[in-house]
Parts: sequence; structure tokens; C-alpha cells
Amino acid sequence: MEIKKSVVLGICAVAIVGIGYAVYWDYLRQTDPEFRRKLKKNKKKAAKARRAAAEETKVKTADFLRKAVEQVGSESFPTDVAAKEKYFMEQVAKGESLFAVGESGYHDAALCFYKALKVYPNPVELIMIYQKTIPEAVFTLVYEMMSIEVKKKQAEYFENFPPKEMNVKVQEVNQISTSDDLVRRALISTKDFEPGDVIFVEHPIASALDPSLEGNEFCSYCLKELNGAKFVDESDLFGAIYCSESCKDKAMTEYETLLFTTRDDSPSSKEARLKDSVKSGKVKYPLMIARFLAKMVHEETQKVATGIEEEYSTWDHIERLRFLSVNPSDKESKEIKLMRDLFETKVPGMEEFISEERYLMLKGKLLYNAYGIHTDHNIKENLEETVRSSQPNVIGAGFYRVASYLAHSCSPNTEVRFPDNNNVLSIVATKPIKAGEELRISYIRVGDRNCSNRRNELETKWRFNCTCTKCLEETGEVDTTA
Ligand SMILES: C[S@@+](CC[C@H](N)C(=O)[O-])C[C@H]1O[C@@H](n2cnc3c(N)ncnc32)[C@H](O)[C@@H]1O
Repeated sequence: MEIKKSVVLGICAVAIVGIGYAVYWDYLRQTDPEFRRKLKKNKKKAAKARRAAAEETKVKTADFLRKAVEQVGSESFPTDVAAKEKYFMEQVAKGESLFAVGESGYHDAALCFYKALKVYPNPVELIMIYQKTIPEAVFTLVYEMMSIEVKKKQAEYFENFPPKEMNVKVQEVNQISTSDDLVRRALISTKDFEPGDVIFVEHPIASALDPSLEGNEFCSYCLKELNGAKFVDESDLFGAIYCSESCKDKAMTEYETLLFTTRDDSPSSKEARLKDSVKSGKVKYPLMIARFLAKMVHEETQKVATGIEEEYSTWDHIERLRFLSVNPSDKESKEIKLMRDLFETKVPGMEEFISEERYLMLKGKLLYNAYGIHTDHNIKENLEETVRSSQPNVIGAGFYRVASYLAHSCSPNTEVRFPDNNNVLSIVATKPIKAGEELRISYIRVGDRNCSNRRNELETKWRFNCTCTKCLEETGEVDTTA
């Protein structure tokens, strides 16, 4: 009883002292300006210390993430399936035991999960698994490492692309007196060339024959004249004809199987509708867009199947290309619907990827950068007015990663050729070229037309005011290009 009483009294005494102290404190706060000033200062100091600690953690984390991405980037990873599996299991187990320790293990745990991603065949799927299974703070760190890696790769794009053996690099140069942006990207030679030298050779990302020529004299894949050869795939609803077994196989694997082989061969099927729209509309770009999208799907499935990834995807390549905006109209809405309907049953999620904005951008890039593919074959028919070409006998169009950067000149130093009469493009020097010089082709037929006539055509078709040396000389304008 005595003990209890003294405990109670003790508690009361402490409480009273506590209350008294609080009252005294409050009194001071309200009445003593010096005390209030000190209090405010201490509060500010504590907040500053908290902010500094948070900033320090942020800087340390950023530093850790940057170094981790660099370190992993220079590491080599197992390549055979069994070794990959073993490495993956080890990293995941290590990561799990590290995050179980608590916050102090989060950085190292994230590093293990990031490394595991490097050997997993389907990284996107693994990210989704991580999101559900590892602590949010660790997931955020892994995600940030991936973002740093992607940004670094994108920033280094023009250091790695085009590949050295193509003898060209992309460089930014100042633009003069145009209504266009102030900076344009130019294709610069990295070697000296003499007239007639082939500077580089390039295969298209996507190409297509003019619809009126599809199914008779030319190969649907490489656009070469058939000369009696005729290879077809019975399951192909598009009815494409190829010049060789190899072209047929490539077309079937890259896009044709995905796009045009189905059990539904009724006239109302999605495949038949795309085929009809190309033939009746007499335009090749919807087919080129469909082939381009199918090739992207093929690239992704190959990546998962083989575990081998190209440094840059097709999408990375076309992202940087210039384009003219295409305004949405009924025609475009129909095209988008057609494309979405076609892909929706074939590739889950693809119909969402083909948003209006993305489709119009893709169409704009294709129309702005594609080349007319000409041949020795004499084309008598009056074909659709085509994309960039200064030559007659155009049979189709192709969309190329590197040649897209070539600027126009009315007095060019190179020319686009298709020496094998197929879609493989060669850029050939037509004048002596020194390393460091810009390569230019002619987008139009120049002949003996005057500057204003040429400029009008370029302005109408490409929406730029030509500032090539020939035009500048003819008009007396000054070239201030850096
Ligand atoms: C097909 S792109 C060529 C690559 C482009 N220079 C870039 O920056 O990506 C065509 C664009 O290049 C520029 N260009 C090409 N030739 C030109 C010329 N002779 N005069 C002015 N601008 C030109 C214009 O901005 C035009 O819109």
C-alpha cells in the first residue's frame, strides 16, 4: 500500500513539475522576446539541418545510382542459358536478403535486382514482377538506375550511330534565314571521296512497291524486277510475289505472317480491308506503316527469344527524324482505325500503342523522309507522286535510317542510286569530297530551272526555304552557316 501510494504521489509530482514547466515555457514564449527569438532560431536551425540531411541523402543516392549504372555498364554478363539462370538466381537471392536487413541494405539490394535484369530474357516482365514483390523504396532505386541507363544511351546516340563503317556522322549546324528551326542536323563525310565512290550502302527499315505494281512484275520485299521468277506463300492473303525464296522468307518472318496470314479470308476481314485501302487508295504509306509496326513487334519478339538486343531499337532510330505534322482528318481517322483493328487481335496492347498522335507522327516522318526507289525498268504508267526523288521510273518508296539526314542542294555533291535495281540504297559521290564536308543530294529535279522555281517546289513539298550555295549565289544572299 505504502509503495503504491508513493508511486502515485511520485507520478503526480512528476506530472505537476511537467505541467509547471509547460506553463512556464508557454509564459516565456508569450512574454520574453529574447526567448522567442532563440526559440525561432533553434527551430530554423533544426529545419535547416533536416533539409541538409535530406539533401545529403539525395546527393549520395544520386551518386550511388550513377556509379552503379557505370559499374554495371562495364561488367560482362554470362551468355549461355544455364550460367544466366544461375547468375539471375544468385542476384535475386542476394537482393532479397539485403532488403530484409532494412533501409541500410536497400542500395545494395537494388543493385542486385538491377544486375538480375541484365540477364533476364524479358526485362519488362521482370520489372512488373519487381513492382509487386520488392519494397517500394528498392523498386524506385532499380527504376531510377534503368532511367539513367536509358538517358545515357539516348544522349550518346550520335556518338554510336551511324556506325563508323558508313563513313558519315550526324552533326548539328546552324541554319540560316529560314522560317525553320535554327539548328539542323547534317550528314558529314568522315573520309575523302572521289566522284563515283560509294560512300555508304543502306537497307530500308520499311519499303513498299507502288500498289499498281504489287503482284505482277516486281518483288514485294526487295522491289527487284521478277524476270520470270515467282515465289509465293499460299497462306498469304495479300497475294505478294517474291523474286527469291530468301525474299519470301524474310518478308514472312519480318511482317507478312503477322499482317496477312489468317484463317479469315472474307472480304470484310481486317487484312482484306487494309489490302483494299492500299490498292483502291493507290497509296503505299499505310502498307509501309503496317510493315514498320510489324517489324517493331518482330524485333521485340526476337529480343525475348534470343536474349540479344540491338543497341538501339527501330523506334530509337526514327524518334529523332524531322517531320511535318499531319493534321487529323476523316481519312487519317479511318487509317488509324484500320491499323488498330488489324493489330488488336494479333498483338495485345498494340492498339493502345497506335494512338492518334503516334500514328500521325509516324506517317509524317515516313512521308517526309522516305525516298522514291527508281529502277532501270521503264515505268510507263503515271504513278503516285512520290517522296524524295530526282529520278524518273520510281517504282516504290523506302524509309532509311541514315540517308534520312541528307539535306538538299541544287548543286549536290552526292546522288542516291539503287545499283541492284532493288530497295538497297547507295549514296555515291558526284564531286570530290573532303572529310568534314557536308553531303547533300537533290530532293528535286534541278535541270535549268531558276532559284525561285526550285525554291517554290521545295517550299510546297518540304516547307523549307532552300539555302544551298547555288540558291544563295543566284539571289546574292550571304551564307552565314557555321
Ligand atoms: C529530311 S530532313 C533532313 C535532315 C534534317 N536536316 C534534320 O535536321 O534532321 C529535311 C530538313 O532539312 C533542312 N534542309 C534540308 N536541305 C535544306 C536546304 N537546302 N536549305 C534549308 N534547309 C534544308 C530543312 O529543315 C528540312 O526541313
